[in-house]
Amino acid sequence: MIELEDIGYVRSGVADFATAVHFATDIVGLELMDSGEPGVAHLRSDSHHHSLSLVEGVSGVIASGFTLATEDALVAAESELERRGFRVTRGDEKEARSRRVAEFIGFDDPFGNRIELAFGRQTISRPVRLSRGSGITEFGHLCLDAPDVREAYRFWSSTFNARVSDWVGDGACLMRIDEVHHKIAVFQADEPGMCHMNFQVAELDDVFRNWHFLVEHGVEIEMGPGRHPQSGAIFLYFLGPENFTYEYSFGVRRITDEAAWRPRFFDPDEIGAIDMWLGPKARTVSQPQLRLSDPA
Ligand SMILES: O=C/C=C/C(C(=O)O)=C(/O)C(=O)O
Ligand SMILES: [Fe+2]
Repeated sequence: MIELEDIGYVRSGVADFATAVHFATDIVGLELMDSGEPGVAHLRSDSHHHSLSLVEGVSGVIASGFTLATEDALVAAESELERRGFRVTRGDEKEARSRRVAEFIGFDDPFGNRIELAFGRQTISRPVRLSRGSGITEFGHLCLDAPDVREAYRFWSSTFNARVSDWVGDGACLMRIDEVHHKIAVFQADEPGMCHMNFQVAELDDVFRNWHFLVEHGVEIEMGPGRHPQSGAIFLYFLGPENFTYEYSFGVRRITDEAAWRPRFFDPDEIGAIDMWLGPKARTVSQPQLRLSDPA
């Protein structure tokens, strides 16, 4: 069993670099760090150097990064994954530098999502300078796509310390690796990919201020503002360039009594199953409501 310490970063390829960076900064509000690498933009949201890297090139997610607590844990994880039949590669110095980690390994999960495990992630002491007042406080969770969500749960819970917090039918599994209700989610989709990347905001008002700001700037709102009955968080999903879905949310549940928590099963056909406020998509029946963007 590999002990994930935390979520670390998302690395995503973008064909139109300038547009994607403009959106991540001036619209989402992330801070642009000086990467020192042409064609790579590091976006900061919290005490770490960055949570999102945009890399000029082929459009689409490159990897989802998680941190391990020690170098020994990384070495052990490498052997453990190889023992389980995964082809593991070790990042070289330049690649580790670009991720602002000391060392990392990478492998494809059983569904084709590239996962990276790192240790020695860089912390920045000075406060974050958000590009606009979006109220972002931290990288909250990442959501991956997989064709079989139960199978994905078996993978995450048997390979890592991920525990299910709640299910939404066979369409979504929300998993925790610490007290936060979920830091990893898997949504059902035909292909692997990044369903969305979540940023927590400081207060409820930020969700609504951001909503008005996004609408004013012509950004496509995919769902929300609404409230998820699972984590209790008030959410807003919106679409960035190149089909990258961002989520702001506030008020995620913390599971402090680990022994007492029992995962709940929500029926996606039931009204309000993913939005207690019954916003537009919450009123459509059946699982497609879990698909945030319409298939191309
Ligand atoms: O489909 C349900 C989604 C639930 C939540 C939540 O409870 O906060 C998410 O954030 C999500 O994974 O988008
Ligand atoms: Fe989410």
